[in-house]
Amino acid sequence: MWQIVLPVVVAIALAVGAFSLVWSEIGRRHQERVTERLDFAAHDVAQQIEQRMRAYRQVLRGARALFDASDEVTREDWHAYVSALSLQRDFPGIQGVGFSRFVPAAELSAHELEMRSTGHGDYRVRPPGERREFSSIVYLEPFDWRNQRAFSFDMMSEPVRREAMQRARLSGEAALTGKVRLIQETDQDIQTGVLLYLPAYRHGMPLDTEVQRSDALMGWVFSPFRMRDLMEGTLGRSMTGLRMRIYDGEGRPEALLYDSHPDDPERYDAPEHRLERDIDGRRWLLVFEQREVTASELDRWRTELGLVIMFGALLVALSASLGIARRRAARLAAVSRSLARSESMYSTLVNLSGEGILSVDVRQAIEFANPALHRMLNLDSRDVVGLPADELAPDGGRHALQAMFTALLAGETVRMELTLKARDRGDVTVLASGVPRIDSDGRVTGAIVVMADISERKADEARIAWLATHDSLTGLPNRSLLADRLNRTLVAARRYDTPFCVLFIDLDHFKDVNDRLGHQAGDQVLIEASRRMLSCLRAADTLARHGGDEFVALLPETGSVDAACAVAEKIRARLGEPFMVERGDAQISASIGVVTCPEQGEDFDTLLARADAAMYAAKADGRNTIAVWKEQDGKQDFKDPS
Ligand SMILES: Nc1nc2c(ncn2[C@@H]2O[C@H](COP(=O)(O)OP(=O)(O)OP(=O)(O)O)[C@@H](O)[C@H]2O)c(=O)[nH]1
Repeated sequence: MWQIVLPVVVAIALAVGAFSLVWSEIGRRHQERVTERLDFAAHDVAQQIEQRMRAYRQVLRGARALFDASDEVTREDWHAYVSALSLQRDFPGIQGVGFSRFVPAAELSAHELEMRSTGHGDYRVRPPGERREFSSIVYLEPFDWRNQRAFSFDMMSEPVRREAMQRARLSGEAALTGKVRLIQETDQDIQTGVLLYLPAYRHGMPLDTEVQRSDALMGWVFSPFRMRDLMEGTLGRSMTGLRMRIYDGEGRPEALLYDSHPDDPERYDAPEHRLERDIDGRRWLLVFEQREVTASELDRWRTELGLVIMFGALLVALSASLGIARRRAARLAAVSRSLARSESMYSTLVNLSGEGILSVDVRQAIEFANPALHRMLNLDSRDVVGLPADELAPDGGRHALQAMFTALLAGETVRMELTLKARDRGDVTVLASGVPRIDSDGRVTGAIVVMADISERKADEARIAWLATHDSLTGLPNRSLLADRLNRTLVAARRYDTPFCVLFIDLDHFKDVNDRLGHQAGDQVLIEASRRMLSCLRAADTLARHGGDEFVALLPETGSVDAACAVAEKIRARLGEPFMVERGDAQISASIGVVTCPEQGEDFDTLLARADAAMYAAKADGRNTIAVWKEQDGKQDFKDPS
């Protein structure tokens, strides 16, 4: 697990590290760009404002030149001059160009009289009141309704204006006021105002010192400005991404002259740039603020961020897939090692197995046989591979082998005994256990059969079975097998009404043979006697050793007493012939009892008991003779067949 997790964790850490580095770099660059933009825009705007104010100054200088040329400038002269300036078109923002006459208190009445005499019947300098010095707006062009509101207004009566007027008067230079409310303002669309004054001196007066300039003062050429009109006229309405505020002096709210976006919420984290400019004696503070990220800025920012995220994701994905690939490779290596181990183990097991192992394909052709199978069938591998599997069976056993493989290839498991042929060695009985070979798609691709050689076990079983039913010395059926055969014969006799006979044969004085020649010789006599008796019988007859020197012959096809006695006589005669054994000659005889079925008994015990009784009768009759059992008046009667 760590093979995958570790590289991924490292990759994520690297990606996060790279991300934060690039993020901060992007942030820094973004900040730089904003600062650059602000800086550039601020200087650009400040320059435009300065240029525009210079132009206005120039307008005032032009107007003042009228007084330089002549002491008497008429209203018409003034009108002609200002009209020629095309203020609305070339100097947007300027409210007008005016002239305010300086009137010492001593000259106020004369001034008012003079003005009344020029057509302004109710002319009075406003506001009324006692003052040391007065001023009065006598010309203000264009003389429209708004500017007419300022006519005859004493601007010196108002401290902000007075300060600028005084500054202009003493310096001889243009002087700008602080923040004022223009007289021209109505109740609607009120804007902050400033005024620019340029002093006009009486012709020919010395103007070198402040005192001289103060004494020579005739009035002020001036222009009132509404700040928003002035700035929009100067800068247009293009400042969408920037907010500009102009303060007179420090950046206090009450000193605010202009705000390009007054409805914007206050932002304390926004990047801003401050510039101070000296505008005709007033220190203007220009504060520029980034309003919003521009679309292209945002796009670039998003692209850079996207690239960083993509790079990080790629790094993580790459590491994860590398980790997975490494883990897979390791697992594959482990699997192939384990496969190699198990293949070697299974191949060893298969080769060392004492049982034959056979693999066949779907055509029942042999693909593989292990060494044990080769040994079992006395074959070598070249003889086997490719052979049809049924060729391993002897001619008579092919069908069984084919049936087994048909069942296996149909997907069944099989366990059965089979007979195979071993080269130059006869048949081999095997216990075959087979399973079909099935691939991953569930198709049968062949079969594997394990074969245990059970030939010996089968032989042992057969021998045990034989011993259970036969006499080991003579090889004749024993009493148990005799009983079985006699009972079968009884069933057949009843069904087909076919009589049969039983002979009970006992050797005479056999003990003497043993005593004289020894037990082994006695055995040889017993074996030879059996052979001789068998030679007297038909294939359908059974000769069984009943025990010791007693034998029973079952004659199913011999239905009459006479025929049975004839067989008995043949046996008696054959047994009477001398026996040649290792330790000398032996001479024996036999006493034979005869019974017929169903006449003299209808069950095994009765028949055998009566044959035995007849045999004893023969013994009693002097031995080496035959007696037939017969029941008469409830008594046994033995008849000598001779
Ligand atoms: N060698 C040998 N002797 C056996 C075998 N089975 C039984 N005997 C002997 O067979 C003899 C049978 O004896 P008996 O049936 O009593 O008597 P007999 O000597 O045959 O005399 P009678 O039957 O009266 O004619 C015994 O001595 C047994 O020991 C055997 O398998 N081999």
